[in-house]
Amino acid sequence: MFKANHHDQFYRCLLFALLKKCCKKISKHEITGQPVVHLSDLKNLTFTNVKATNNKAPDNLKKKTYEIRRLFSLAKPERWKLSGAVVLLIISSGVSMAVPFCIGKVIDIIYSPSEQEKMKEKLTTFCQIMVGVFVVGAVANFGRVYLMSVSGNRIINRLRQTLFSSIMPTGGVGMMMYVSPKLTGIALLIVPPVSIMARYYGRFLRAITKDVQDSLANTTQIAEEKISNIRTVRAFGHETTEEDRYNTGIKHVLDLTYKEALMRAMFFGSVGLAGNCVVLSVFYYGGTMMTESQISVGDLSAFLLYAAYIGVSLGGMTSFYSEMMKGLGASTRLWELTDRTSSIPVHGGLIPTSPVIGNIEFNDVRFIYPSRDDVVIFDKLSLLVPSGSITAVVGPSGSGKSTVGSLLLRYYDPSQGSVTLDGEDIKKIDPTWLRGQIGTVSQEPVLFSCSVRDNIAYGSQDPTTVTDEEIYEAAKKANAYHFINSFPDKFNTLVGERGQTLSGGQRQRVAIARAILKNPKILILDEATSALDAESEYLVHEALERLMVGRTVITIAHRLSTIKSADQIAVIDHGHVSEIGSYSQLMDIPDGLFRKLVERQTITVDVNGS
Ligand SMILES: Nc1ncnc2c1ncn2[C@@H]1O[C@H](COP(=O)(O)OP(=O)(O)OP(=O)(O)O)[C@@H](O)[C@H]1O
Repeated sequence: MFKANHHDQFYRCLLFALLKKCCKKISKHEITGQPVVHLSDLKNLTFTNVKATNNKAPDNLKKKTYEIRRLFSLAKPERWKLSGAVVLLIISSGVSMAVPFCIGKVIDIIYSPSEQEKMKEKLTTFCQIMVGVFVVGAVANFGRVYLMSVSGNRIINRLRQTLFSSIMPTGGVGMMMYVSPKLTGIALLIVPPVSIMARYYGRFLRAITKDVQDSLANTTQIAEEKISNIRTVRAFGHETTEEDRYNTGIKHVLDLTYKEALMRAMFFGSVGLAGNCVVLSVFYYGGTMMTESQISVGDLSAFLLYAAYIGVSLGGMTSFYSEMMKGLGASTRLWELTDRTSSIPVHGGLIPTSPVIGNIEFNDVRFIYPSRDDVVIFDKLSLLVPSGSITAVVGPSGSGKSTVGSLLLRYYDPSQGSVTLDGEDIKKIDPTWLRGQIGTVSQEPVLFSCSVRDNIAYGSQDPTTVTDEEIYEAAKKANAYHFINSFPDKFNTLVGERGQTLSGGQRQRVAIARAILKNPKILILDEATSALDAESEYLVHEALERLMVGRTVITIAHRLSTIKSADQIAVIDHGHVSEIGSYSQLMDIPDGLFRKLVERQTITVDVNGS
């Protein structure tokens, strides 16, 4: 009697320990499942002239399978290590699967009515065999863990968990069937309700993860934009409004995560409840079967241990499933963005071997911005910019002056017609090479948050090879040398974000020094002096005069008085060049647009200047 009680107690403790371990494992999985991808930065990118690649996912039906395959394809480089690990995993899982069976057998041997001496002998032989089996299992386990660890990426890690979690239930159910098909039938009652719940929960999780990513991206965008333009926000006194907008965004994200937490709790709670009901049913029917001698105490013990094993694995699987759904939700958005490729490649195409002459021609160009396809910017725009000349592009605001520069730099391609450089369509030319031949100085030049020296050196193909002498030379030509040297840190002065610690005129001259160092054959000056005071304008103008020598220049001008010396002036209106000629030629056209623009500007200057 004492012996029987002792064994019962041992068995109960063992079972309890196993179930406790199973519960711990499940909750550990639950708390670690956080979204892995943060898309806020990507969302902030604007894509111009982009199109989806051929790498398209098939429509709806196959889309999910496609995405799962794609997620797993990330593990492809590790496939050999992974295959080895799977083989070892099968061996070690097989050994693990044998454990409950052996415990069942040991219990049956202990409970068998044979003599004490015979039982001892049987137990010894059995345990000797099992030690051998366990050693094999331990070696396989060692190899598996090692191979999985050296593969070390997150997907592999998850894959390992899935494999482990799916081999155990499959083997476990097989063994349960072997021990008692009837009890197995009862245990498997859990499968249909859990599958249905998992299906809906998975769908919900996927959708909400995508929403969370999108909301986070929007909120980050608000924060980034407003913080980097804090002066404007201050000037308009909108600090509180912006703070409220950000808080609303963050609250929305929080609400979504609460919603997710609620669904997660409901799902895991329901699965847990279903699992417990099944365990209770198995206990009840198992006990009844035992009293009717349909099953031995050892077999019932083994059966319950298998059920506990499966519980642990299913816990891992559910957690993996929810992580995978979250991963799919996040990656769908990520892939949407990464699958987009620019129709204008970064590299590729002709690299002319002969030196650039600098003849530019716009031939019957038709252009519409991809993001605003109902507005035709250019229609049959033709313009010849001869090598070494200065061409001023003028026209009413919004007529497309800056767009001329964008087309030449190939930020966009015309929908019809062509832009040629020395007779070659720029579509055929390597874009990086092409941009290497063009220097730009704009009204609001962008400087980077580094030293003045580094900003100037940025003009060179390889900034690391630029010498101090070259930097000083460029700064002198750009009328920047003196003001830079007046700073305590001279050329090492940090210019702050977007060069905000420099004045407009200083920024402009640093940008000119950068363009001088680039030494391009073609120059685009986009309203380069329009925002400056008279003193700065004079210095910048002088620097630009030096910069323009020997280059083909397209200057986009606001102040028409500054372009008197241009070789030709092209007036853009209603999508094409409406007038072209020298300053005096255009002023001689009685009802000409240029003349009207000049007169209007003169009156404005007079009124403002008086
Ligand atoms: N990235 C863009 N996407 C959509 N539309 C754009 C884009 N850039 C400019 N536009 C539109 O194209 C038209 C021409 O713009 P562009 O900047 O070339 O004119 P502009 O003559 O230089 O104007 P301004 O003299 O006022 O600087 C404008 O109506 C403008 O709103």
